[in-house]
Amino acid sequence: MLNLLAYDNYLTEIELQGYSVIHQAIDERLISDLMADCYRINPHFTLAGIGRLNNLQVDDSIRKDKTYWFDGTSQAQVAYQAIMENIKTTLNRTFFIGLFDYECHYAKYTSGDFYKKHVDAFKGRSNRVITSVLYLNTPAQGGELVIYKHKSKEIEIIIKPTAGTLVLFESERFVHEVLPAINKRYSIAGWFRKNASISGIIDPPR
Ligand SMILES: O=C(O)CCC(=O)C(=O)O
Ligand SMILES: [Fe+2]
Repeated sequence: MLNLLAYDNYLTEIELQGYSVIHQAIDERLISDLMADCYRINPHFTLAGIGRLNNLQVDDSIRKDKTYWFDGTSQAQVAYQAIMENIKTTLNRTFFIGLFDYECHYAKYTSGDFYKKHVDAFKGRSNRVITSVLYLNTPAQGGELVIYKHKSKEIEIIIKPTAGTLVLFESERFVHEVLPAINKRYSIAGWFRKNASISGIIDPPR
């Protein structure tokens, strides 16, 4: 299912630069099934929250996208999660990072929606280790993912959302943002996680 050529490269890239952009990572058929799943659950997308310790807040000055957490109610979700489980096993075997879990949600950005600069995990405060983003469609314009260099305001890379492209990056290391969408933009954002609780601090709330 995962593009074999890319499969060899992505571990080296994560090792060397902390992220990897894998084009055509996922079978086109599965991408269209996941897209169809988004249309199916379309009315149930809700405004995403910003995690602040135990307090879930919806702050639409930071992010405007709508999300839907996977609930395993479609074949497509189950198939995607199986692929991510395989990647999790490979990451564990390669980096000995003890990932034990993967969670993800669909995200929908409509015209004008954005997600301002943020990190997905704060050092020692979270168990999100690796972030994954899979794009389900190819908007003609807008909605680029901008990843900044570690501890710098300089841009590391700008990624144009493209159906089938999978981005993996270290959750604590990279500040990133989603530029305002122009066309509708569908994706799956997910996190490979370590154990569920670190010194009594639970996961950032969904
Ligand atoms: O959709 C993207 O390109 C990134 C989304 C993101 O940063 C997030 O959901 O935390
Ligand atoms: Fe993020």
